[in-house]
Amino acid sequence: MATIHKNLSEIGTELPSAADMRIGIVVSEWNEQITGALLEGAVRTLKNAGCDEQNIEVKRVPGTFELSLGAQFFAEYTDVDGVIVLGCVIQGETRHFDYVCQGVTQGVTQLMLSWNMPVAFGVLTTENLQQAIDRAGGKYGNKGDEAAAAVIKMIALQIEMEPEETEADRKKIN
Ligand SMILES: Nc1c(NC[C@H](O)[C@H](O)[C@H](O)CO)[nH]c(=O)[nH]c1=O
Ligand SMILES: CC(=O)[C@@H](O)COP(=O)(O)O
Repeated sequence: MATIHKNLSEIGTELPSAADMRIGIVVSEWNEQITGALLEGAVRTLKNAGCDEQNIEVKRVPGTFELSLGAQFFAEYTDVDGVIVLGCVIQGETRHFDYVCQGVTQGVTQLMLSWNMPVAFGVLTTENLQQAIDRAGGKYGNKGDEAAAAVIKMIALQIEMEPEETEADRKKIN
């Protein structure tokens, strides 16, 4: 269903508690007017779900194309439970838009599957600035809210489904 028929900020179901979750957020500096609004929405949703501000770590990258590597830095170098990537790609005169969108989509998908870690895709890919404004806190809600809700739900699902640590596993770690 197209976004124009729904509101991105209407999460629908009640979210699981994020009280014990550690979340990394990677934000693109390109179109900062938009990505800043997406960040506000994502942090608001995380906090409303009980996530402590000290468990939310925000890092910025030059553009949407770098979001995948920024998310991988979180996976490799930190102990976050999940990551939210936030970007805004707006169609220009050339096909660069296509390649940026393809790159981040493939990169984020490959990352979350290879690291077995929830990564929420909070990337707007629009024809013009107005469409981005409408989806970053405008008439269609905020994609940052949607992305935060998705990462919370996926972390909760992973906790529900992952096998209990065995004593042997614990001994291995220690
Ligand atoms: N045109 C947009 C870009 N372009 C920059 C790329 O994301 C990347 O940083 C550059 O190609 C260097 O590797 N980025 C956006 O986030 N949004 C755009 O509209
Ligand atoms: C998505 C982009 O990289 C794009 O905004 C750049 O604009 P252009 O295609 O006109 O160079």
